[in-house]
Amino acid sequence: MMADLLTVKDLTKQYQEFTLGPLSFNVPAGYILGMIGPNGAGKTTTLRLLLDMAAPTAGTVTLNGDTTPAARALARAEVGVALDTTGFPESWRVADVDSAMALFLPNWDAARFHELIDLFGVAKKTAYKKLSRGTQAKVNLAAALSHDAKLVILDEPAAGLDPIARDQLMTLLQAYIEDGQHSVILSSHITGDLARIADYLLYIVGGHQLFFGETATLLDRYVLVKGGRGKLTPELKKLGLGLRETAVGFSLMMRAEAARNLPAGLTIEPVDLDALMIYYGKEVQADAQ
Ligand SMILES: Nc1ncnc2c1ncn2[C@@H]1O[C@H](COP(=O)(O)OP(=O)(O)OP(=O)(O)O)[C@@H](O)[C@H]1O
Repeated sequence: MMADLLTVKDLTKQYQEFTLGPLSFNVPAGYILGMIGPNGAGKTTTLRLLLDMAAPTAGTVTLNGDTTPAARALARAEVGVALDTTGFPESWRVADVDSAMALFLPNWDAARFHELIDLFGVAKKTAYKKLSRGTQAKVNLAAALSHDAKLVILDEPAAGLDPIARDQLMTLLQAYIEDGQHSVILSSHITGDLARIADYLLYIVGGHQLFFGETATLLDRYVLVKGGRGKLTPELKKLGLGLRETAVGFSLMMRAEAARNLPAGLTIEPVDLDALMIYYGKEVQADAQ
């Protein structure tokens, strides 16, 4: 049986004006979990709960077999993290990051760190605060990926990266899990990246878990039916879960099986994650649960 590096069960966090969860999902060793959801959905809060940076109202987080926060704290040396709020002291240069991480992390791999710093083209003599936002993110990512962490947790790692660096990162993450011993959890609004590398998706909207499962399962569930204006009949509309109309035509999302016997003259296209999120009206939300 595939071992889970992380298991989350009925995890809930209640803030005064926001409730997250209950969330239940797991990450087996050797897989990438992508977290998607609109702004304010609860993605960062979920990652903070996983890292014991916030206390859950209810539910359990099991990291590498350890369920109590104290035991998880020990297991945390096995977790590589790059969050929005992580960073390094302003005056530090790459060499300072290297020596500090070497002090704290038993598996720190300085050679790997410098390799990634070079790959990302980070200026080594420049103080952290003087690096651009994207370059700071590259230093954070290089550090998170250089201590053989079993689980790497990244909050919107691609947000400040240019397309070349983003592509490099996605390739690195895929290589990172290849040995079947490591896993990655990342949140991102760049859905194309997630469709490319995430084996599993956790989809959260307004604190509610709408979907957890294989990426392909979610994408295969729906299609986009497109046609000219005159083709949009009331019967067709009834089958739809989300409709977009333009001056010349329409685009209607529906469950794949509902699109099997459509009238001629319509085109059926696969749905992508962006379309899924954009079209995700209340009906689809209910449908996905
Ligand atoms: N410490 C806190 N106290 C009260 N409310 C909080 C706290 N932290 C987060 N929240 C609330 O939790 C909700 C979810 O926020 P979160 O940052 O997790 O969303 P997100 O999915 O990461 O959004 P984005 O895509 O915009 O980064 C927000 O309504 C936020 O105001």
